[in-house]
Amino acid sequence: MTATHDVTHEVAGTNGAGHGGAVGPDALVERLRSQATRYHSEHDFHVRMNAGELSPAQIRGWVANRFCYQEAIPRKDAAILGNCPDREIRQRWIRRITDHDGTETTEGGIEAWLRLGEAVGLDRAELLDGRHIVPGVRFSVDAYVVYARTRPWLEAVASSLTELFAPGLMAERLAAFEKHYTWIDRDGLDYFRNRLHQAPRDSEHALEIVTERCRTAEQQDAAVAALAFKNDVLWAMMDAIDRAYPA
Ligand SMILES: O=C(O)c1cc(C(=O)O)c2c(n1)C(=O)C(=O)c1cc(C(=O)O)[nH]c1-2
Repeated sequence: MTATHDVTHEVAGTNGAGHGGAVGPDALVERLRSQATRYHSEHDFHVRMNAGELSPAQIRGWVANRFCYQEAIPRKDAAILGNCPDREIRQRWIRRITDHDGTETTEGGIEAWLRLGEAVGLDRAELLDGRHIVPGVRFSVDAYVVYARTRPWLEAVASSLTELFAPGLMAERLAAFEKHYTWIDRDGLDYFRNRLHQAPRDSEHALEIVTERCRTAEQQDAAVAALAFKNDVLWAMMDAIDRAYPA
């Protein structure tokens, strides 16, 4: 397992150079899925996390910094809604916001992440005031929100497709936490349990939109590039966290 990002491969695969013309939906899905090799599950920090090798301080650093991402996701999705002229798509996409923010009667992902924080020994105020957020995480997360605001909405939808790769990592992480980090209360892991069914539902919808609407070679290349951009956002976050919390 390597922590080195294969930039050469990424550029050749994302700018569409030499790729040829448009492909059918199945081949497009294949092209998108092939980016799994660049997903942050391959980052050394995640590899060590799932092998049970991280210290409590490293786990806490990761949880505190990832909160920055969790807080930004609904704002990112609101930006997509704001740019998307299609009512049917908005009807389904809006669910992502309440999944994270919650409603008057349901707890959302942000609340669940705050409980994860408490379970690892971080009080809510510590997460909410952002005191642990390192610059690389702040700027990476910001780049994702700005991307969704400023790029065509279809590209922003495609950038969410890292969630195609998330359930495998989430299942592995849940098992690893239960096995190796027994100092963490299991109830604190609800966030990951919820994502196990939310992420496949969300990525299925996003994939449906992208395969239906990205028909030309240019649109397909743009979708692949959007997913590569998002992989870079996640990777840059992990690099920043890894550096801030050494073994
Ligand atoms: O813990 C992870 O590895 C992970 C990865 C990702 C992802 O792949 O972007 C998301 C999440 N978690 C997550 O919890 C989440 O709500 C989420 C939303 C999105 C998105 O781009 O819309 N990605 C992710």
